[in-house]
Amino acid sequence: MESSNTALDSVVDVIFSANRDECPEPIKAEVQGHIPKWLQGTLLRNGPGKHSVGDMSYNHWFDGLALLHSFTFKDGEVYYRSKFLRSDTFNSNMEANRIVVSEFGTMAYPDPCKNIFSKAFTYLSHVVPEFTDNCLINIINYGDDYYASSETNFIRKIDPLTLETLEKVDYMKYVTANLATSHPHYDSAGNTLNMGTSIGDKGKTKYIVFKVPPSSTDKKSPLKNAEVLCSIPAHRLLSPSYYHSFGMTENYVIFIEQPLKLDILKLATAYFRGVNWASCIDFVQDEKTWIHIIDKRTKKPLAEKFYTEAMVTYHHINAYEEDGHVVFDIIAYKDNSLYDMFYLANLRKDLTEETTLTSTPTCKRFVIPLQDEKVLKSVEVGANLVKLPKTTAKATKDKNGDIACSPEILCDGIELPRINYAYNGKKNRYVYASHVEWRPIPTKIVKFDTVTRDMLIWTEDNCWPAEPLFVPHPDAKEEDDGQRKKSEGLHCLNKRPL
Ligand SMILES: CC1=C(/C=C/C(C)=C/C=C/C(C)=C/C=C/C=C(C)/C=C/C=C(C)/C=C/C2=C(C)C[C@@H](O)CC2(C)C)C(C)(C)CCC1
Ligand SMILES: [Fe+2]
Repeated sequence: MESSNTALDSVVDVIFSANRDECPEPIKAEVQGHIPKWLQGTLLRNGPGKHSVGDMSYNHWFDGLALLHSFTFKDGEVYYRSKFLRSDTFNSNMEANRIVVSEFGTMAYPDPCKNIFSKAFTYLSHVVPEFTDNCLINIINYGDDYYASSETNFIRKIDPLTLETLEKVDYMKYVTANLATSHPHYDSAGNTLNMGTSIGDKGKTKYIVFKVPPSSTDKKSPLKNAEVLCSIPAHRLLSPSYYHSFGMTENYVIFIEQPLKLDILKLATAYFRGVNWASCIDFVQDEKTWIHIIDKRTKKPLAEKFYTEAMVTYHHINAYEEDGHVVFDIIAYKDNSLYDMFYLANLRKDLTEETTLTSTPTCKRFVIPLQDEKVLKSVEVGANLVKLPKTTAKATKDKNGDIACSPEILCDGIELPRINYAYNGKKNRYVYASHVEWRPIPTKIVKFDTVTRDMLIWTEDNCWPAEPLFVPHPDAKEEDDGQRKKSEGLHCLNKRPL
């Protein structure tokens, strides 16, 4: 089996560690098969494209320097271009010909010869290099602007046509967020809603939900009009949860405060201890996962305390309201082995089932009863409050009056979930996702039917498909209508999150 292992090694190298070249001028792609004529517009994507600078390499795949890609669909043809994000991080690294700015999995030192005492001194005298603006995770819209994003307080405005890098924006100027997600939501009124964490501001650590209205005519940054909708104190002041996305229905925001914790004391000393930020995150197995349901109308979380067992989740799929319940679907794990799998040293190891994921993802549905507080008081301990007929998800009152939620398992082994975004916040049926195997090489994409539980799988030899993205037909009547060849209409792919 040597030949197939060698083939796998080179796939790992191509997908995860080879440095890319940018392709700044559009090139016409060779199309095999057929692209519907109605599919018109530009798809923007982001991700790591450079894993070493000079003689230095990043430790982790999620650290690589951001490479922006665009695919322009026009009359059945596709034009591709790509450009590295000219972040301050990119420019400083290039100038020094080595990695001088820290990323989540790689702590960098401008002067590598320093010993622990001078590192400590540098740290104490506040000349720690600025946090990274290597925004490699996603492209998000605030108003009419496009921003490359990561999870720090910096985002980078970009020109969606040329992929040029524009101004650096600091969330902290507008809202108190040291960290913010790269998976905001967009509502039907054109607002962008996002969540962030404010660490230690006025002695408090809290999560905030903020709303950025559509662009006004005054040419100011759309973030100038950002409004904090709600703030939720962290369960523990010194260890707020890490989260990568959240859910939203018409009236509620769903925030999962999971026991995957940022240890602030460890973070504060990481630089001079010579360890990366990632080592300051711990999965606390014996802590609960708290589910916060924030009412957008009252701008307050519901008073009841909802919880479930310890878990790790990155991606919410969708959420909706149904007959007095909030229903939400997520991808969950039993531990944080996903992050470890993507260390480049692990990716380069012989891939065996033992060295990769110890917990595979499960697609879970939670159902939260929206109970009147007085009614809840009169309910018996142990009674299931979920009244929806077709679900096995439960929510039971415990002896403290809190509500223990147990999910329904929808399926196993999918990640990077997407839906028809026109159904975001509404009851949906289909999920498009990457099929997860025990090794990090993606080989299949799926369309999952949450009603019949059928999985339609697409795979082809020598193809390693990325996150699938659903684009509805312009005249779509059905949720999964992305195929008809009827009329042609201008369809901008970028009005929705990528
Ligand atoms: C922490 C901290 C700081 C730093 C924060 C920083 C730099 C944060 C950076 C965060 C980043 C880059 C987050 C990236 C997240 C990426 C995620 C969740 C990727 C998920 C990928 C998945 C689920 C892939 C799944 C798959 C698997 C498992 C198997 C395959 O077969 C198929 C595939 C690929 C789909 C500061 C601001 C400096 C100081 C304050 C505290
Ligand atoms: Fe994500």
